[in-house]
Amino acid sequence: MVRNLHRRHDNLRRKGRNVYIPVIDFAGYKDDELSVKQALAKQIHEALHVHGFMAIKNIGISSAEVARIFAVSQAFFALPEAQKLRSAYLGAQYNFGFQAVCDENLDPSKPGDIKETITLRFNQHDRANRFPWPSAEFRQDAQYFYQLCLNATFRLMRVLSCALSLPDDYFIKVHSDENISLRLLHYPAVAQDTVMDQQLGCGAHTDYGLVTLLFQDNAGGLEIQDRNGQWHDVEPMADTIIINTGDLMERWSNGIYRSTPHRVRPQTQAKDRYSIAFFVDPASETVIETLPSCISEDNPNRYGPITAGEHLQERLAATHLVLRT
Ligand SMILES: O=C(O)CCC(=O)C(=O)O
Ligand SMILES: [Fe+2]
Repeated sequence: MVRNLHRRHDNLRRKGRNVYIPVIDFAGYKDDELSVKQALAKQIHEALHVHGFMAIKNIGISSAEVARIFAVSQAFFALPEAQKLRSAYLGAQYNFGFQAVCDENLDPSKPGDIKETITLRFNQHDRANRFPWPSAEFRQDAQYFYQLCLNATFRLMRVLSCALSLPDDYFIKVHSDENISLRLLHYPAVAQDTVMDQQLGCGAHTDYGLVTLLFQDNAGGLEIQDRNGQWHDVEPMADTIIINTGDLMERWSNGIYRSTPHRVRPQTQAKDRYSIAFFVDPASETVIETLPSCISEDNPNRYGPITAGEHLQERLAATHLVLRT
């Protein structure tokens, strides 16, 4: 397995691709195959410790399904601004809706991000018909993809439980649909001379929850920061999902898994960029306490308990400049 990975790495390097993060293949995964889960757990543990990022293959979402949601995303962002604003962002409390270019600062110390997004959720507020969906068809397509992401996430959670010596369903139990969100992103092409000093497509930030699944098209621009402060490209790779650790996973794991800063360059090469993020955030009342398997003499407990709700609200409120309530 390790030799195959290295060979793959070499092949990709020869083609000039910068495969900075490990590629991990879920092809043999089954919920009740302990030996496969253990082998995956080893690779994931290493990847999340060293990089906080990895690229996953064959976790149960086909390239046709990914292509379909990208087509839905492109069609939505191509609509006139006034029509997109009928689904305008509802504020951090609901965390649903459309945000125009520069509405969000993922790095609050920098100018607004050159991206537009629509954040989608399927929790109790949605069921009460509070959310201004662009259309019933859009909602159906989004919900289908959301469910695929959730199924993939549950597989990953079982492997994470294995890596951290926890009961198989430990993470599954604390993730209801309350705070999980699907987000479509569009980074429009811009002329270099319109980009403000230090302005990015998406400012440097860490994600907030357990993990994020990220699907990117082939435009490029995503960068991650290593422990020495150096930035590295994460170039697009067909048929893989990028998965990264969020802040709450870093706390749970006592810093063993890194919540790694990442950012996206502005699209100054005359090509738009589309990406899709699936944020896996625990239910609000979940108390995040350092896991006993992550505390040792060398790594004493670094974090006090916090509820997921407190952390998520604080981070969301800090980064969403314009709340169109
Ligand atoms: O679009 C991307 O590639 C990254 C987006 C991201 O990091 C985020 O929305 O949290
Ligand atoms: Fe992010």
